[in-house]
Amino acid sequence: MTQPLLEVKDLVMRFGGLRAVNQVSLDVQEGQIVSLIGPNGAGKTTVFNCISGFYKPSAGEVIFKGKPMHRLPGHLIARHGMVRTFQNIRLFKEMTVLENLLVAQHMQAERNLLKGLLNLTGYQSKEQELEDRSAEWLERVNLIEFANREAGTLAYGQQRRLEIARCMVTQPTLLMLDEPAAGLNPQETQDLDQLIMELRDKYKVTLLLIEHDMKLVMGISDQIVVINQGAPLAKGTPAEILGNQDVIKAYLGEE
Ligand SMILES: Nc1ncnc2c1ncn2[C@@H]1O[C@H](COP(=O)(O)OP(=O)(O)OP(=O)(O)O)[C@@H](O)[C@H]1O
Repeated sequence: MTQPLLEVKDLVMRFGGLRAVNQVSLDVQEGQIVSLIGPNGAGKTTVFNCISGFYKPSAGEVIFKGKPMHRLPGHLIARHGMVRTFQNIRLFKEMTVLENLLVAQHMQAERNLLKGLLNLTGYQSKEQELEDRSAEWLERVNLIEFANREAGTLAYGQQRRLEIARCMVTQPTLLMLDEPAAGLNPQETQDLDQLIMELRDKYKVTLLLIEHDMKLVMGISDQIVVINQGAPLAKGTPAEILGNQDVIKAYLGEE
């Protein structure tokens, strides 16, 4: 098997006396959709926060494209091509929909800003490129007609789609989605299902998600990683996970 795109090795995260994450290891192969599941409070978001640099792990390693990430801050990890959404939507709510996409790309490309300013023609064509890419993604997530609306005035499901578009304009290799279906109605969840598969199949993005909607998870995941009380419980295909007695017990709250 080729080297995984993302390798998480023996990750530990302590908050005072609490080990929120305890020796979690997982691999994400390029081109796959991998879901991280587990009961409430299992430590899923904490794992995400450690991988994406929002927390500095107490121990363990995060290797992305063969390079260690676990000592880097989040914005530098994002520049390596690993971007994420949050459980609680974090858009710039007073900016327009389009501005949200432009700012995301500027933040990603900050290192080229000086070069851009010194070369006005190059800068203008670069800006055009960013606008074109924004429009392409607004079309894809059905938000083009709202391009000049303040992001905070969009309906909840639309804000969720905008968050994904905001990640995609930065052209990530790995997209991490924290509970993307939370708060969506059945039609929106079905559209999300299609979008996630298209991101993998058409845009060649690798995905790691946290999701509670089991129908969605079982339908789209290539691999599932289950954690319980901070510790790894099971890994496998949807069929393997569905038949795993330990997983069933954890979800039913049995000993
Ligand atoms: N910043 C923090 N400080 C202290 N404790 C924290 C912090 N973040 C998370 N925890 C604790 O770590 C444990 C795991 O929380 P986490 O949010 O990672 O779980 P989760 O699996 O994502 O839960 P949910 O599915 O409900 O979102 C919980 O006991 C939580 O209270």
